[in-house]
Amino acid sequence: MSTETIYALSSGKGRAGVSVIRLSGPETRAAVLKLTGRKVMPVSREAHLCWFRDPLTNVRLDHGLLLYFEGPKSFTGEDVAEFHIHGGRAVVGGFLDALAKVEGLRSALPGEFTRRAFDHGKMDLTAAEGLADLINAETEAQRRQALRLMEGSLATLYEGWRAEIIHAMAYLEADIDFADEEVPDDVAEQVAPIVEKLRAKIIDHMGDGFKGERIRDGLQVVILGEPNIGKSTLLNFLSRRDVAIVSDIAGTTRDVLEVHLDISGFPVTIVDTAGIRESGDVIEAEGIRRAESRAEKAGIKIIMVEAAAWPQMPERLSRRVDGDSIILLNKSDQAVLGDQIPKPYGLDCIAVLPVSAKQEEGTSEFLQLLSDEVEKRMELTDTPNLTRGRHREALYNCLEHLDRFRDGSGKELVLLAEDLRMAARSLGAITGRVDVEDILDVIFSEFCIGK
Ligand SMILES: Nc1nc2c(ncn2[C@@H]2O[C@H](COP(=O)(O)OP(=O)(O)OP(=O)(O)O)[C@@H](O)[C@H]2O)c(=O)[nH]1
Ligand SMILES: [K+]
Ligand SMILES: [Mg+2]
Repeated sequence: MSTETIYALSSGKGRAGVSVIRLSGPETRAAVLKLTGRKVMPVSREAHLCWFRDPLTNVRLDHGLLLYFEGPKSFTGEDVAEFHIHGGRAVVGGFLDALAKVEGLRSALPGEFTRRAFDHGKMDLTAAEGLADLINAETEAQRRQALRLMEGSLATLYEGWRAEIIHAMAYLEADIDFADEEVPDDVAEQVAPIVEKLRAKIIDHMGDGFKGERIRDGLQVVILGEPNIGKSTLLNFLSRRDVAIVSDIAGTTRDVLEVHLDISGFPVTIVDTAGIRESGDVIEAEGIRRAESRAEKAGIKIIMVEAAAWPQMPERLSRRVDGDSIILLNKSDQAVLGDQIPKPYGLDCIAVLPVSAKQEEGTSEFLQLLSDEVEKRMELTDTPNLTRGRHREALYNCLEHLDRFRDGSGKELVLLAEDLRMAARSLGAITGRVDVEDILDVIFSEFCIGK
């Protein structure tokens, strides 16, 4: 149990109708009595309208709502109080100053309330991560994924797998303890199918195409093309803003430009890049290098080429075309295209579409296609997605130990049991079931103060 009592503004900074200041820890009761001038604590989990006063000067701070949650039935598991006060800067500032004067209270660190909730078993680590994601969620898909994580969808999955390993371990350990003679091959035979099934499940789960991470971080859609083909014009069209400089000078864009968009509820980052060509200019060449490196990480590539030149395109672009590429034949207003757009032999791509980014022709078909493709890559399925590199790493570790178990037939039982124990530990690290002290600071520093 923490001995320190912490407080923080839990609602957003700045002027607001209502602001919420939160308090958690053993001194909560004393602080509530001091600030309200009450003799007895209010009933837990009931709203009370009252005056708040500075405990030293007795000057009135505000008239507002007090909510007291007696531990352990609270967010942190400790005694918690929430002060719902008027969200004026002077009110909030005065209130925080007053709390600072109460002995035994200090302001909270980022994520400290949630960390206490974790420490007191109120949530596992994946739920805490889900909560952080929920606070950062900007699109519907992010919100839905975060809520699922917060509800424990991943924790349930991983805890289930951990239980399976522990079950398998029990077989081995029973043999270690009670067998008259060692029969490692027999036991391994009994346990091997369990481990094998689990391995398959983990591999399948990890082969999700990074969907969860994509929903969290946004799908990268990179616009590539020769100089002056209209990449920045397209970026401005997509973002409905004048984000990038457009000019008829080839080599206008040199840096990588990013715009975050919500496409049908999914988070997407549209990336405009320098036009790709051989260039003797050092700065431009660096821009091109960055463009090509961004293309490697793209979830979807929009490759823009000259409609009038189609089906010819520069080799440096055609070799980047793959199943995640949409080829846009831009400046179609300046080209005569037949009804059938020829697709060069052997070119595997999502589609070839004629558009005019400047005249906004063909753009609604393009938007529809883009939104369909985004959805395909990010829609939520029934199985929960892993959302962080941290989860992936732990799952790799788990697999490694399961592999070691698998390759270890003939090994002593105790060693086999140890492989399984380590595999279970790796899963336990994801939910925080096993000691993970070293990673906690990293996880909780993702939060804002007051959460
Ligand atoms: N006719 C016509 N002109 C276009 C179209 N799209 C863009 N342009 C023009 O083409 C020129 C280059 O456009 P940009 O958007 O700057 O091209 P870019 O690909 O970003 O160029 P760099 O950044 O230099 O690589 C500008 O004069 C645009 O107005 C189009 O669909 N049709
Ligand atoms: K240009
Ligand atoms: Mg440009």
